Amino acid sequence: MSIDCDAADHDNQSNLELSRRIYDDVRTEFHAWKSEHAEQKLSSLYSADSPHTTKKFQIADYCFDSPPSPALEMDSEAGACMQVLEYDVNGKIMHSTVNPIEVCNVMEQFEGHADYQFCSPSLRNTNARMMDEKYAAFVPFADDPNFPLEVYLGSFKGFQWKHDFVGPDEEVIQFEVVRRLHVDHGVSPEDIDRAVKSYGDQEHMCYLPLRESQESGLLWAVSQRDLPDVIWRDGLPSSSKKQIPPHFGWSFPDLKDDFAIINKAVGKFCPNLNCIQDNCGVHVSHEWQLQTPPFRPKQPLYASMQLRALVDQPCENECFSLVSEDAMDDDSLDALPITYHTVLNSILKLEPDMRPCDLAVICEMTCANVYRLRKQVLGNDLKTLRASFMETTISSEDIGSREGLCAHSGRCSSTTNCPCFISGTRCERNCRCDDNCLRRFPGCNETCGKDRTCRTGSKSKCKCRREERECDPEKCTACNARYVSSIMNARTQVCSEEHFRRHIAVKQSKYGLGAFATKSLKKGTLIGEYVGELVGDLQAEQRQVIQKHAHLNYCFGTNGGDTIDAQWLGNPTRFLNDSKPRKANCDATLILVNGEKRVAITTAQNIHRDAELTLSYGQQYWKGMLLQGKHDRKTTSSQENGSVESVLELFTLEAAVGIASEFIVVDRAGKRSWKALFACVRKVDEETRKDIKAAALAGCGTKRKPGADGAKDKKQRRVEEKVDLNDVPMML
Ligand SMILES: C[S@@+](CC[C@H](N)C(=O)[O-])C[C@H]1O[C@@H](n2cnc3c(N)ncnc32)[C@H](O)[C@@H]1O
Repeated sequence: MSIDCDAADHDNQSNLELSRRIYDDVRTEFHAWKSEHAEQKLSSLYSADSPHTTKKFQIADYCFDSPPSPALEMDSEAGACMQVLEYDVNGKIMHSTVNPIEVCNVMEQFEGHADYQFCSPSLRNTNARMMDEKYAAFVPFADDPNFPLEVYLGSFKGFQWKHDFVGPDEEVIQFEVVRRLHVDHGVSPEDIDRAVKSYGDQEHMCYLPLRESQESGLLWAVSQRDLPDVIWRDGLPSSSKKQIPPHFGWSFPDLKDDFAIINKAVGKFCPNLNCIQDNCGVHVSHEWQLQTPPFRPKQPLYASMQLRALVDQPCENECFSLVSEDAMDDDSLDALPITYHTVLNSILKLEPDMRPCDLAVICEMTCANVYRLRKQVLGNDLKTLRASFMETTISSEDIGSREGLCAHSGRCSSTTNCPCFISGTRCERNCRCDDNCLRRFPGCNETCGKDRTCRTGSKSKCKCRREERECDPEKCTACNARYVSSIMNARTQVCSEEHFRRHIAVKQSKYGLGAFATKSLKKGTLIGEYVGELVGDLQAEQRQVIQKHAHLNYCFGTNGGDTIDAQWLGNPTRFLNDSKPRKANCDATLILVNGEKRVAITTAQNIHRDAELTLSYGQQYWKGMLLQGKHDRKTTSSQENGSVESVLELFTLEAAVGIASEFIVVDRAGKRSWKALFACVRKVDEETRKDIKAAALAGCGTKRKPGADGAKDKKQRRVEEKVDLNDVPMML
């Protein structure tokens, strides 16, 4: 044992030495080639008789040490001509031409469009949790001193480009090192990884492993680039050398092990069994490859002969159930191609008790042959069958280790670490526990029956409604949810593009763009589902710093679950503005749809055609803006009294109406009176002052003097906050 270890160490040490030597050579050769190549290229480009002369500016931009691009300058006095300057390689102006241009004053002809953030249309939430949130990929608003950069960067560990960025030159060098190690010295992918990694650790440099995952690692990175055809010291270009094979570094499962192959493929599917989307972006998480529980071989319950009892109706004249056991001739199986044996073998591990008549259809064989093969593979007595099952069983640790998924073996309990049991929630349709698990939501068949009480809203007896769920088309069969989902309690599941077009028109509103009713809508009408990217807490915080600074914030909290951010991906419900100081005419409700939390937007009252559709964003939403005001006040004393003003300037005067009630809440903690708010907003016109006052009073509930019954207020506030945060989804 120790000898093996030493040998392995020794090999690793020598590979390490070898790779270091090759690395130094390759690096020197590459840099020599690069500078020579760059000089050659530049001198050929700028020689007077170069064929490239006429094109030099386009080409120069790609060269090392390129001169500035051709400059375009506007002659402000003449107003109607443009000067084009051309530079030589030393940055001197070579030519200057002035071209007349036609000026068209668009300002007079068009009204400006409201600020808009581009957004991809989507009918479903998608998952953005797997995006890296540990390292900052860029510095937003880098040129804006008012952006709270410290707050934003505070939540990251560092900058992405300082963490694991391997420059393109380093990739070329590493790739050539790997090629030489393998092609010239026969070192295996695993040994290369080990050696190069320890080399990297020693030199404190960043080395990519060969294949980190399907779409990362050195070999993936270089396959995404057009590598330069470097001419190495031996005079040979990279392209003429023996290359490493395309699958180099892949660790394929043992091709004879069906389960290893199946489970590798299964890892590519969505772990949610309800989901039939390709490349599902909703249910996968960071460790997506680990998320899908592997298939487990099923224990056979029937000996082959017992299968006969499962057949009610023979499938054909020569159905196995009609042929006597003695007449079953095993020799005829030898004539079958070997692939038939292999396919059936694999299927039998997954479904050992499937009726031979059904299996025959899948395998394109006669059911008598399926029966014979099953007997040959699994044997005929249950004891042998069970023994064969034991051999292929996957250990329970294997299955139980997948965090957050109910995919353990055994009952759902604390001893099996069942996540549903631990979080006190029901098992859902996509849990991998037993079909008869008592935690599973059974659907509303018992409560609804033929009365179809699922229709009748909040007073309904419907079990789904009572648990704030939509009916499950698979389980709620008594109410026919699958077929009449649009009018029953399954509406968000059938919300289409067409649905939005029929209800919402996006138009200019008082606060940027807004959503307007295209026709009169009755109370309780589903407007649509608020969809966006699902992000975790930290990511939501990071995104909101940017969005609040840009005065367009689309983050929706779902009561302890993921935040739905509709900034980059969403549907027209993202345009519903805050109603303050008036009452909102739409409601946002959290509803459980096949185990997922989704946000349904419905009308809270009858609404006229063309009326703006609004939501109550809740107290929390505007808090961030006040906080930003506070931040200003803390950092610049000259803005002492101007924090609210600056908030007003930043967020439009109308935003003050929104923040006024929140300001009062802050004020009640003993900081300022709402009259002070008016003092801060002296510049505001009379009408807006009235609006602010109305909002302030609405936020307080009554016109009591601040501090008069602070204890009660505090209590009341706690209750309000509780309602806000725990019972309804809220704009964040
Ligand atoms: C979810 S978006 C609503 C759509 C937004 N108006 C647009 O043009 O995309 C939320 C943003 O709208 C603006 N907004 C919504 N209601 C507002 C209100 N009552 N007062 C001021 N601004 C409001 C704020 O800029 C806020 O960040």
